[in-house]
Amino acid sequence: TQTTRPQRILAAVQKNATRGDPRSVVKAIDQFCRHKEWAMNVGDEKGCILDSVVTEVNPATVLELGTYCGYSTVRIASLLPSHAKLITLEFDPGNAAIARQVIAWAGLADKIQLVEGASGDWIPKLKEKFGIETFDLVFLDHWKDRYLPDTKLMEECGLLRKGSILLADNVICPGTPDYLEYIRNSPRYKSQYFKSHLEYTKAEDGLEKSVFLG
Ligand SMILES: O=C(NCCCOCn1ccc2cnccc21)c1cc(-c2ccc(F)cc2)cc(O)c1O
Ligand SMILES: [Mg+2]
Repeated sequence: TQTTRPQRILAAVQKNATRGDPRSVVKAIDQFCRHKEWAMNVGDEKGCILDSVVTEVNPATVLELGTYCGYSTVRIASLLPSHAKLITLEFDPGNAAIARQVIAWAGLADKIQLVEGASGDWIPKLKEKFGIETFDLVFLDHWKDRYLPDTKLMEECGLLRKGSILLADNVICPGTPDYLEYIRNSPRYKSQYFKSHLEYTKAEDGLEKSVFLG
């Protein structure tokens, strides 16, 4: 019977990466997706921009919307300080099951809480469920038409504080026009566009980094 692309990505990690070595997990996925099968990981080029933002923010609390196979989850978690916590939301149970194994292979399970379900349902519950006050960093990488409503929902739920950073993938391709329009024109955010390329391709894409001003 046919395997899924996430299952093939996990197999590539288990074959080519060293257990407990997050960088080798990231490298194995990038090699597979560049040379064997494209997949919608943030990838190595945008991944370097992600790394620099994570290092600069040095967050104690991170929310990732859109786990997929756990590539960016592992990339972020490998850079976090020892007591930091990353909560990652994944809608698709099949993807979540693969991501759990990728995260385990990287040896980062103790830093990461993977939650299965829809952002609209979970965002209002994160405070009570995980004892979170606010997020220092949010990485948006889920359904592109959910970036704006979920940003507004995070504001309403008091999950953002003065200085919280939102980092959004794919603001050009596939594109998040309503989110960009809102975040770039809102007096409550200061935004910066990092031009890059769609993972493993020459097409333009980029990350939008926005600071919540309170
Ligand atoms: O679609 C993309 N990502 C989203 C996945 C579903 O996310 C669903 N999902 C995950 C948590 C979660 C929580 N609540 C609701 C939905 C929730 C996505 C797509 C492309 C892409 C670019 C060009 C193409 F020709 C084809 C695809 C690239 C990317 O980097 C992406 O991130
Ligand atoms: Mg993406």
